Amino acid sequence: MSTDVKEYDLIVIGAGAIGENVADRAVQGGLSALLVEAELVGGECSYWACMPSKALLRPAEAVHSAQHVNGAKQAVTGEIDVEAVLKRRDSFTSNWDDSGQVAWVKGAGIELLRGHAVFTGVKELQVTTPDGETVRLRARHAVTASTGSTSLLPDIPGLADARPWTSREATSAKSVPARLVIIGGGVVAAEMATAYSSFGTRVTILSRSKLLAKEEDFASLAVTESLRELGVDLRIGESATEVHRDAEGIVHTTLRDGTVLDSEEILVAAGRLPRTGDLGLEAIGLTPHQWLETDDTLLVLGDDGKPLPGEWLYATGDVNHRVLLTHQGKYQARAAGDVIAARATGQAVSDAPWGRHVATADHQSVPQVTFTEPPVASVGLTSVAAEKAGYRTKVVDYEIGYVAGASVHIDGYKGHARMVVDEDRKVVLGVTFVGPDVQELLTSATMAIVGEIPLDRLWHVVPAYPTISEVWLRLLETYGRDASA
Ligand SMILES: Cc1cc2nc3c(=O)[nH]c(=O)nc-3n(C[C@H](O)[C@H](O)[C@H](O)COP(=O)(O)OP(=O)(O)OC[C@H]3O[C@@H](n4cnc5c(N)ncnc54)[C@H](O)[C@@H]3O)c2cc1C
Ligand SMILES: NC(=O)c1ccc[n+]([C@@H]2O[C@H](COP(=O)([O-])OP(=O)(O)OC[C@H]3O[C@@H](n4cnc5c(N)ncnc54)[C@H](O)[C@@H]3O)[C@@H](O)[C@H]2O)c1
Repeated sequence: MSTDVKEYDLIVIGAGAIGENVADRAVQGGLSALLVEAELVGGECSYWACMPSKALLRPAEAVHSAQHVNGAKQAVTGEIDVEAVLKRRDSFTSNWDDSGQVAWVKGAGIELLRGHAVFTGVKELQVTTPDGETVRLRARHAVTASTGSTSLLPDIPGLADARPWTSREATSAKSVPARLVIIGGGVVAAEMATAYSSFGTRVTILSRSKLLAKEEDFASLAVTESLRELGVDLRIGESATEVHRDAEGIVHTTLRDGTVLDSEEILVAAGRLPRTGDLGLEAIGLTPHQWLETDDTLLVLGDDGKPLPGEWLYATGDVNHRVLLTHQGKYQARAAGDVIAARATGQAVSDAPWGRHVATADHQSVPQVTFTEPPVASVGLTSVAAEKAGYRTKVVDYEIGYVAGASVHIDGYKGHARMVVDEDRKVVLGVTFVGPDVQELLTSATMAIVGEIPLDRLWHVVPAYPTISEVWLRLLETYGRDASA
């Protein structure tokens, strides 16, 4: 072991999309920063989550669009070329080679150390490198934990021994199974069922709750119907009681009524756990395996609900459990990197709601797209969540297919939009769009919510004709101009 201690202003543990951005902002703010990464620089999103999953989904979406435009559909005569889809997916993951991201890190003036980091004390870490060396580190100002999350394996007898797929295997598979059982009914289950059924895999979903339970009911229903149309065997209110993989490699999944489902693979998509079990949290008075709760400047809170003494530890991205999405984690990273630099250099901190150094939007305006067929794009509060939060609301619904732009886009366009209005302030609290290509509408809804644009001003935001965006005008008309003021 080297006895030297290397010092940096900021040490970031985990070089996923979020850790990279914290370090980048801090360096731009004049600090020295070290990123420590145990696996691939770029993390889950680049290699086993967002990018490969969307690459698996996009070809079927493109075919589906063309098949629903008369004149174009005649040109689509073949089947999905699964091998080509997997090859294209490989190009997005750079064949699981992170040299491109390493080059970006170096170019950004960030130092990189490969290895596994553990806390040894306040602002102190020890890293075990891939060749077994240990390196001691000290942070002059701050440490950020950006260690992400990992798949939760439900406690089902036999499951762990059956070598189940997690989202990692599902997004990086080199061939597709003939049959796939999926445990879970959230975003991963819905997206992977959509992708694999498009490849010809016979998919069964076992979900305890309805699909996409946090979304508006109509969104959950649209995805449920579309998966059924794609041939997915949907068992809602169901889970496995036992799982066993036999000597031939076939997985046998037993259900409550004794039915046994046979499949080549079983995918567990039942939620996430924090990657804090092997981080040495006990050395700094925190509990291993816990999510790292933070305040809005991303400072980690202790059991007393206050930042740790010395205000030196931050947590960004999945590990803080605020929002498990890349774009929202990167938003936190921008706030955290900037506030770490500001605090270290004695500059003013802007930590009032919506200030430069806080992640206020995490509470009120989180956009998410579930890339199913049709996609679900939502931001802010659902009608149920708004009511639960005590708002006096009006819910406005509109069939997107009635919009001229939508009807030109896809023959017989089927889609639905819902806007939830705060009746006291006459501003938008939440919007959900379901329908082909609605994901591109989402930032307009996010702007309306974050900007708290009054409805009577939104009337002056004129959507171009004929685009699907005209759904905004239709939502306002349905709400009523007199009611908007
Ligand atoms: C299948 C799937 C699809 C998804 N699709 C989307 C999507 O389309 N859009 C979206 O916004 N979100 C999506 N998500 C969520 C998104 O992937 C995560 O929110 C995001 O990757 C979190 O980034 P992170 O940097 O916090 O963690 P990670 O990307 O997990 O990075 C953490 C890094 O820390 C490293 N690390 C951990 N512990 C240590 C240690 N002790 N020492 C050194 N290094 C360590 C890990 O090796 C890892 O590289 C998806 C998730 C899944 C599972
Ligand atoms: N497009 C995207 O933005 C995208 C895509 C994939 C994942 N993600 C993110 O990744 C995170 C993880 O996604 P996820 O789908 O794994 O988790 P999730 O929390 O969204 O869903 C988990 C689902 O599994 C069900 N479940 C749990 N235990 C079960 C059991 N024993 N049997 C049957 N069902 C069970 C739950 O009822 C729930 O429906 C999410 O927070 C999501 O935001 C985002």
